[in-house]
Amino acid sequence: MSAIASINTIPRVLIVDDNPNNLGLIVDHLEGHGYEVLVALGGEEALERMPFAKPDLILLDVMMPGIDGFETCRRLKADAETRDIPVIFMTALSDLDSKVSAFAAGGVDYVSKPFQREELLARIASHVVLYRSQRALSMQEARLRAEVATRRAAEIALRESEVRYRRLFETAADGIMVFDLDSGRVVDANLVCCQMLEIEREGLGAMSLADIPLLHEQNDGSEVLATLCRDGQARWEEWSWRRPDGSTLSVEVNGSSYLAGESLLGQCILRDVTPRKQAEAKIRYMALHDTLTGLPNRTMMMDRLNHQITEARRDDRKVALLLLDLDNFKTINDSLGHFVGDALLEEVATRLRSVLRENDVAARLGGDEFVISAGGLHGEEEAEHIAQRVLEALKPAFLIEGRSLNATSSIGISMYPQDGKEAHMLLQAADTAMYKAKKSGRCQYRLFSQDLSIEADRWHSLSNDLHGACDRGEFVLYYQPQVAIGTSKVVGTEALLRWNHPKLGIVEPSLFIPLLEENGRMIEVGRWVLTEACHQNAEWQARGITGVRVAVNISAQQFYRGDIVSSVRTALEDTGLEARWLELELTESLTLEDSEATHRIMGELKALGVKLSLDDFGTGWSSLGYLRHFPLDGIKIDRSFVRDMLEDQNTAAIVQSVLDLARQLNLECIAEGVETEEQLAHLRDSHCQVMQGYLCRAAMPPEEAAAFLNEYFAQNQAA
Ligand SMILES: Nc1nc2c(ncn2[C@@H]2O[C@@H]3COP(=O)(O)O[C@H]4[C@@H](O)[C@H](n5cnc6c(=O)[nH]c(N)nc65)O[C@@H]4COP(=O)(O)O[C@H]3[C@H]2O)c(=O)[nH]1
Repeated sequence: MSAIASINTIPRVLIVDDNPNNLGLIVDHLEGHGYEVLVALGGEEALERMPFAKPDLILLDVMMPGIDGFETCRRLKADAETRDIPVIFMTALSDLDSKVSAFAAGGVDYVSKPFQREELLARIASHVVLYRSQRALSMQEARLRAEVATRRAAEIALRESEVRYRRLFETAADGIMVFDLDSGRVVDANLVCCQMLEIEREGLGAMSLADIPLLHEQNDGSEVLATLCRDGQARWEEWSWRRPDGSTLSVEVNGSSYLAGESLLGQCILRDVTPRKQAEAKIRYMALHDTLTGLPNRTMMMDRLNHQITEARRDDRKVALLLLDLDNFKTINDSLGHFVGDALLEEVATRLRSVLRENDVAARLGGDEFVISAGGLHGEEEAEHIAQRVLEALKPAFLIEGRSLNATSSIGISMYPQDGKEAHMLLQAADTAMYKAKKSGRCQYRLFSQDLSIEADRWHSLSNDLHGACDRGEFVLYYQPQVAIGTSKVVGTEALLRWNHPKLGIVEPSLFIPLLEENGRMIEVGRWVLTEACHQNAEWQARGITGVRVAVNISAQQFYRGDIVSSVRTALEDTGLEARWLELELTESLTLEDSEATHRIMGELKALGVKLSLDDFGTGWSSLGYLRHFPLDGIKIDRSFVRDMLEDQNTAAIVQSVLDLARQLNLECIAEGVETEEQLAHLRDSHCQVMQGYLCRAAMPPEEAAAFLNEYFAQNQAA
């Protein structure tokens, strides 16, 4: 009965019989013996009730309307749910065939009506017990099978997850290490971690944190690691150490802990952040340095300067700020290209570094502007001394791409505290002093003074007034005659630019041409000069003043950046002047660069039919020899040579050799700035062909020049 009890405390019997009168006695009898009895009045009803009835035994009448007992039993046996429920047939039939049919239909037993109650009870009890114990067994077996299957599935899942997590652990880009937090024993570490910490994987099991040398380098790294894990917060710590190849490894360390059985384990993740650190360092470097020269940039320089000022204030010392600008850089950059320009700037930076004292700072502000700040000084003399050293360092020619280039510098100096208490004031004062140095000629330095500041203010207001001066028609051309020394004939005029300032009157070109060049407007004004000079000459020719060419100055900016060839062509076309009456005076510094660009442009200008001459000859550093390379028609000896040639024998010798060479090369020689009869006589004796200077006339406004030429022509015609 224990098996029965374990399934269902009260055994349940379903009686299927179409005659309820037969049932009353059996039901009472069974119920009296502890059975729960259900009744169905036919096969169909019995089958319908099966899913809910769930009997432990069925007493089945054979002869019933509808489907009989045999068929009902067959159907019960055909269904997996009811197949095992024992069926005892009850019938009045007592023939052998019926009994055989009953067993064939799946019955377990057979009782004949009228029943022997005790027999019926005994049969029912034995089958119910058998059925119940079988059911209990199969249920237990099913449970066991399910348990085994669940365990097996759990094992498989565990194995799969182990494989998955091991793979994650092994292939993680970060280093992962697990260790016992109490003993420090290393439990596991992936390959990346071993490589980072430079430990062998094989010996891991016997290792503790204290055995890892690299952790000691981190200021008791094993302790830090343990604390990090114990803290339990995912906190990142930054470490860096030197690798055997000398490079630096930067690592972020994160720790956490967890209980595994009895052990408290620490788990740390080591992330290699070297590339990020390097990128950050690079960004920081780039933010503070000039990428071309590697010198500090403006931001860093201002920072250092502020620092030097603070120290000087504390120690009662001075700070000097030297602002440098290369005298010839724009021309070199324009004519030889940016590649050469950049290489020159790099070389200049190297030379500047070589003259610095330990605490001086050299920086590049941009373009060809450099700055040096020197702290801890006692007086201006020390600043001047640095300036002299810089000028000396930059003096020797630079050898770049097989070319020898000169790039001297002009330096403006300002001093803390007298010229400014703050960095930006010092920079402004040095800038003003540098302008002065530039105006005084190449390779100079100037200290700032208040007078300079006033001059600089004037300079700036002039610069403002220049805006739109061309459009307002404030420019005029003056003309200075050029006279053949042998015949006294006027062979040309030089067009010289003047600015008719509304308040200041006529302003000399030395005051405003540098300003025009600085803001790139010389190109536009130069075009106007070309057209105006051609127009004037064409008009004079129309008035009978013939055979007199006009010379126009061309600046480096116009030559290289202003599309000079098309400007000249347009000026000639617009004014109708024949090209042979136009001469272009190119400054020596411009042609100094024996570049492909210079040759090409000169060739194209020559092809137009204009004359080319070299202005200010002798003021550059070039050798006379390079004259041969260019398609020139003439050279102009600079007025400084003419001025000194009678007093200084060396100058006289230079003038003589220039004249000799010009003759050999079939170049016309014009002497500029001739002021005295003695100078003229000397030039005549030296076979100079043409003179220009106050001795004949200074540059004149157009009407005066026209009157001069008219008078000259009238006299000449009369002669
Ligand atoms: N001491 C002295 N000086 C004399 C004598 N005879 C002439 N001069 C001056 O010498 C300068 C000659 O012009 P430059 O060498 O081409 O030098 C010119 C030229 O480089 C530049 N310049 C003038 N006009 C133009 C122009 O239209 N375009 C460009 N790009 N530059 C110009 O400005 C410079 C200065 O021009 P200016 O002031 O007109 O100065 C002129 C002229 O007035 C003399 O006997 N003694």
